[in-house]
Amino acid sequence: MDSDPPFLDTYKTLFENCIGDARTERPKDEKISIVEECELPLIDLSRLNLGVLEREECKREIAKASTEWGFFQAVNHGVSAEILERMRSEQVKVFQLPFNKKAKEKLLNFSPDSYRWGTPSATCLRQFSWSEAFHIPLTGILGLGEFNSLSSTIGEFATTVSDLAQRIAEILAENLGLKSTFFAENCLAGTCYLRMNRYPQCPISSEVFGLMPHTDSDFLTILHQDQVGGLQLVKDGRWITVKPNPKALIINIGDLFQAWSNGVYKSVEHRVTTNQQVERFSIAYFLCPSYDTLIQSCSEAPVYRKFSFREYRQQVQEDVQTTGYKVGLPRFLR
Ligand SMILES: C=C1C[C@]23C[C@@]1(O)CC[C@H]2[C@@]12CC[C@H](O)[C@@](C)(C(=O)O1)[C@H]2[C@@H]3C(=O)O
Ligand SMILES: O=C(O)CCC(=O)C(=O)O
Ligand SMILES: [Fe+2]
Repeated sequence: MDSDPPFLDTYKTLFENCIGDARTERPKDEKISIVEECELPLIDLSRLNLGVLEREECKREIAKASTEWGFFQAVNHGVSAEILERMRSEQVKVFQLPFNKKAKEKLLNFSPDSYRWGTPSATCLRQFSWSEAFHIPLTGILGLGEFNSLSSTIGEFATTVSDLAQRIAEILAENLGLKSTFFAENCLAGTCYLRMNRYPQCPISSEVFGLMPHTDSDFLTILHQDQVGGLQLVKDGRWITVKPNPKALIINIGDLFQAWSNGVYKSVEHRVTTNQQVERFSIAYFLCPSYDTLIQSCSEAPVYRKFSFREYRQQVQEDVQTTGYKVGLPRFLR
């Protein structure tokens, strides 16, 4: 029997044609099995509630990690272990539903295309992601109230994580001497979204990605992963593996912050590997503005031209559809 979702049947030709084929295999330097494990900068956010010296030191660390790594892990982040665990168990329950239910039925009032699996646009293995996901625009969820345990848990989770995202974004803006109310004004709860990811065991090859290399198209992302591991990111031109920390949330800079900060904060490429033995779960909160929001570099000599978030998303989607790859910010260089 094929797995759920049915990757092997649906993407049969892609796997047959690409695996072991020297012409389409990833170059040797991109082999995903030989990557060093690393601790991300670890930042204790409880210091934001202490005296001025501790608070300023913590803010400096956030700005430094966002500039040098584009990624950090935060502990004492204010999102309780209880809500993280409850969210995870709701997420596991949803993914356990039979494939037909996930693909055909409108769960809650997630929009019909909120369930995604595999990569329909992939023409070769490196464009493929062996994972399933629910993309959940928060507009649809936050008005539902106590609709059921999934929607109320998502609502509670999104509300606390959104507070954290706003605080981090404000700190990063202040560090650049910019207006920190920008995020409260433009990234309302309803324009942000959640992505619940499941990476099933992959029986075919460790060369298959769980999630293909990408940068996030938002201001910043807050990620809650489990203990399986598999997240990798580029640091100083090399791929490194992130060591999971059960107490930490991972925070990374997205393309919009890189553009807005005129390249000071880095939107770094990351990917997820597959695992033959165990499935992996993660959930990501994306801090996004409304589609009309203009993203303008904060400099007299802007690296990127001004663009709206709508224009950015459309361009990313168009590139993925036509070439299989996201081009992202380089399209908007001046
Ligand atoms: C096939 C793709 C969809 C995606 C861009 C990509 O080329 C690779 C990863 C995908 C992802 C994952 C994180 C975000 O949800 C997203 C918006 C992003 O920036 O990269 C999506 C992209 C998408 O759904 O368009
Ligand atoms: O699952 C992960 O660790 C990363 C997920 C991710 O990068 C994303 O959803 O954009
Ligand atoms: Fe991502």
